Amino acid sequence: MTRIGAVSYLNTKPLIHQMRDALGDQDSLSLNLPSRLASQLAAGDLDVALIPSVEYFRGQKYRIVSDAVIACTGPVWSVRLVSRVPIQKIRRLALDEGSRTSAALVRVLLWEIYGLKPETVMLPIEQSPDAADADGVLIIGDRAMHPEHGVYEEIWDLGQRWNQHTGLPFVFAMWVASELAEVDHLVPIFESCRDSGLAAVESIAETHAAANGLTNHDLLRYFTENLHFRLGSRERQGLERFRRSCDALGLIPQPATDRA
Ligand SMILES: C=C(O[C@@H]1C=C(C(=O)O)C=C[C@H]1O)C(=O)O
Repeated sequence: MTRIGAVSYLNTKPLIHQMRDALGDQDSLSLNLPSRLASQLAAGDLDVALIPSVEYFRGQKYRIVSDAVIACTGPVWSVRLVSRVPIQKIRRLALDEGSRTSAALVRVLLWEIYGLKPETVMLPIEQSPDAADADGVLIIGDRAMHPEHGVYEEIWDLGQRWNQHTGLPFVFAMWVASELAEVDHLVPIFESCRDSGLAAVESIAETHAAANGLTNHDLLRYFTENLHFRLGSRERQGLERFRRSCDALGLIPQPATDRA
């Protein structure tokens, strides 16, 4: 039995299009927040998962098993820093509980652009960003795709900021398997689901837009213009640049201790 975990946000719908039908009886697919998928893979509770890229850097004998990824080459829309003060004055930063990669990315950008290392606190998944006791709040996923209710001085789209800062794409998440997992049979499935998902983005957008308070047009634009689902050489360069920045700031998670 192979246990597969994928991100529960809209951004993943084109990657897991008709995946349950493509899987054999021995494989299971569960959906969760990116941060929880990372913990489950590290703990051995999943065999392969779409995990935050910063978690891949922990070097736990992980391997990337597909070129199907969640990336962007400019504005991503769903990863935003909202700030009640001018961003260079942020002293206290709340980080979305669902995130690992963007939580590192926002710290990298604040450091490399403004020399800032704010104190950080967690924004629980059930707490509204407006209620956070912080100057700035990182929000990701579906809840970051709606206009803010609070009064904010400045808002950053982190995909756009990364691209302006480095000239490179940014890779948020990829299919990563743990060392001993037998996942060869899944490799063509990850690719073919992504390819058929991209061929069907219009109907995927129609299926999910209204239930998420979005127009078909906006969700289609998110899938086709904001997000980018293929790991190529530029994306690998972006990953490597991100790894170096995270390393310099001590943001790479430690390998999980070996279990008996
Ligand atoms: C673009 C996004 O990419 C994601 C962001 C992640 C993170 O910050 O750890 C992980 C997986 C992706 O879902 C998003 O969630 O909006």
